[in-house]
Amino acid sequence: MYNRYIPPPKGAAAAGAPQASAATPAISEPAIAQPKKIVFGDDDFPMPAPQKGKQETDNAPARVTETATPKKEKSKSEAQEDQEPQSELKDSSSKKRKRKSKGQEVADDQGVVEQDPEPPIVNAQQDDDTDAMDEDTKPRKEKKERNKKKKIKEGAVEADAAEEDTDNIRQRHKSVFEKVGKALKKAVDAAEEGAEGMDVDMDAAGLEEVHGLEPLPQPEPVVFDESKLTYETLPPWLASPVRVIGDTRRPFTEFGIKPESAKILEAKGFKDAFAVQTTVLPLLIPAADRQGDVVVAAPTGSGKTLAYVLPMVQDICKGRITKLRAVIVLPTRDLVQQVEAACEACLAAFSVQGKKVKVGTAIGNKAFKEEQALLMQEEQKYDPAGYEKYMERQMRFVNLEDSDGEDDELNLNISKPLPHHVITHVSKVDILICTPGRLVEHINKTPGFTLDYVRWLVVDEADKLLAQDFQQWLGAVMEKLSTEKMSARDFPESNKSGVRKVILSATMTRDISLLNGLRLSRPKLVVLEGNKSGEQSLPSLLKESVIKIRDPSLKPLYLVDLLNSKHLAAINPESPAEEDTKMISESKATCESEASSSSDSDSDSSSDLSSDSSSSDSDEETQPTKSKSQTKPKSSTKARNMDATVLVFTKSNEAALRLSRLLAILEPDLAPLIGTLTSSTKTSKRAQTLRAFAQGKLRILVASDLVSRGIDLMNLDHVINYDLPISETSYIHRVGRTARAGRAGHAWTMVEHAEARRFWRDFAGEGKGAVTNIIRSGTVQRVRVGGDETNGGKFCEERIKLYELALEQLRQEAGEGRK
Ligand SMILES: Nc1ncnc2c1ncn2[C@@H]1O[C@H](COP(=O)(O)OP(=O)(O)OP(=O)(O)O)[C@@H](O)[C@H]1O
Repeated sequence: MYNRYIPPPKGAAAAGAPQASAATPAISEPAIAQPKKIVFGDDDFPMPAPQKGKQETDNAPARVTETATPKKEKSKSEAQEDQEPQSELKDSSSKKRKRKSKGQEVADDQGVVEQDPEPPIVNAQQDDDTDAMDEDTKPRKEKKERNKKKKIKEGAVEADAAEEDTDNIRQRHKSVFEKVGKALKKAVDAAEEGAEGMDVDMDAAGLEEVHGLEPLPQPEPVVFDESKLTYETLPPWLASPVRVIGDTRRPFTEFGIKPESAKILEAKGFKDAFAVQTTVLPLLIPAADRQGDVVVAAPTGSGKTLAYVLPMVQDICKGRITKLRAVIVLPTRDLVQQVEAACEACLAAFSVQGKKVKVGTAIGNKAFKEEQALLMQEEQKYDPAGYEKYMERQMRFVNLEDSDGEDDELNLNISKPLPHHVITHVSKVDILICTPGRLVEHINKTPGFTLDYVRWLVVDEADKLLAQDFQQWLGAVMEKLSTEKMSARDFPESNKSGVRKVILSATMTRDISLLNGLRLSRPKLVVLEGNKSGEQSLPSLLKESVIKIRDPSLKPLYLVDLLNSKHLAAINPESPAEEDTKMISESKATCESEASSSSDSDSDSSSDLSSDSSSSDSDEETQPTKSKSQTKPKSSTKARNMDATVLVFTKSNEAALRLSRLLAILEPDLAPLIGTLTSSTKTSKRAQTLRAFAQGKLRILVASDLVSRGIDLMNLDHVINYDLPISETSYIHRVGRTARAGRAGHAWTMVEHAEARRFWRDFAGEGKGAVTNIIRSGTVQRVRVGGDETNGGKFCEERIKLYELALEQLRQEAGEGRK
């Protein structure tokens, strides 16, 4: 039943609003349904199948399939059953909605609104009340009821009249109703479809015909671009890289290197050119038809250093005068020293052909003045006119204050020419290997230091150097390299002139904005065959394992057990390390190992438990390993014979120092074999430690990330990530300290429960949402190490007690150290 609509008095619009809105839902529904374009279906967000389901699919044997099918059917029918009541509900609700819409069609068109009838409960209540009334109130009540009945009768007559009117109106506007009804039906259907996540074409829904109900403007649908960055989206030189093919090795003589030089190279251990060298050498060895910059993205240990040092030295030795011709920039002092050694090897090979190329370093390990004196030298030249000008200049500035004491001193020392002479500065080196900060200092402060003659610029570990622009080194260097002196940068064996830039890293950036800073000229990118943009390969002979740390509070004990396990065997037995150098006496170690000084103090710690590894050789990857330290009592503090070499990475300098000391306390017979490498250690001490390690006197190095990049430790068998690396890049560099130069190696990562997801997703590239760009030849293996297998993999009470004592000792030592 519909009552005629009486417009609300002015000012009562707000009160009327709810009624109006209540009357419009069927009409407003299409407008609500429109934004469904940004309701994403399964195609927009492809959800991986639940892990359990995936495992079932992956692992299910064939026989399981038979039983699985009926189950599927059953579940399908169950699902249908589940759905049926819902569809019934849906049908009835849509019917209701349609009914309501129909009613509203009329209501809206006629300007009437639906109102609820009087609630009958009011009368019931009144009846109850009547029973409780006094006798004298009855006549009044009867009169009231009579009036009421009369009113209802009148109302019914009115309602009949209204219905009659309505029928007339309905008749008159039948065609209009039908039209609107059709449009609304379509819109309702569309809204229902929309609710199911399907696209609705609002035009097709015929909404234009519903006058005055234009759909509200909606935001543009969000388009998710799931396409991966490919070479096609990069500049052509990045899009079509030069490919390094597999494990190709070819004699150096094939690259224009004379046989006598090749012989010397062979004597130095470089028999044939490695794959990356076979690709890069032809691009870099100067020739008339070749000039252009080279960007190399090749795995750790693939021989990138020799790939640029060789052609550079070969080119520079063609000259006669010593001028600064090449600058090699590296992020750490240790790397500078390592590349210096590679240069020396090549110098020996090419000195037979031409001038003796001189190499200098600038790393800030000496006083600045001392370093200046090693790089530059003053020469007094007879030049009376020049001397006069110099004196005039001196007179002009003599009274001016100068605030920089060091420069002042420098000027006093090196700026006084002999009478009628002028001072010129000449470079003492052809190749400068340096850290970026120190290079900038020389550019700014060293008199006569110039890059005017430089024709080689090498940026090794480029992603790091470009991302962290130490002292804005790149801008300073580029500015100096852009000045052009006539023929200063001519290549003797080429008709080309300019600076050749060689940019290298195992994790090379594809960030064009970073690479742009290098102002590369006709560059070529060299990548490993099969690698796509952004992918980084691990060495092919690298094996990776993960150890689950079940009790993080006892993590050092897991490390001890791993070090004592048979898993840590020597991998490359042809290692030149001599047996006698491995067995070192404690006293000798005291002099040569960083860890030795601390090991003396706990040498009488005889109560530690040890064990012989009695576990069988079989099933190494799954069985808990019984470590030597669990059963064999320690009777001596002498250095143990350890075949394998191990590098342990921690998250910080402090963590490295603490862990190496803790290891020494827990395993006194390992103490003389442990060294520590941190950025807080003196450079000379670090060099000493690296030397001792190369000689086999140290077998275990505990390090911070300082040595994760570039460091080439001869015959390193194992890398242990004691702490998880901070990034994929860091993981690649850390584990790349082993399996170098075609040798095999093993990387271990100790993963606590809270870190497991990150490790498998970001580093191992397995599991839900795996995001790694690391390309590996195998898969990461789970290995169980730590604890006592007879005790459910737990550590026995006695070991825990000893560990707590070791921690206490460490605490005391730290306390004493602070005093
Ligand atoms: N042609 C060769 N023959 C034998 N050994 C080589 C040859 N080229 C390089 N090597 C050796 O391979 C090892 C790794 O070389 P290098 O340090 O240049 O690797 P890299 O690619 O620069 O690694 P990273 O990215 O970790 O710095 C070094 O010990 C080096 O002496």
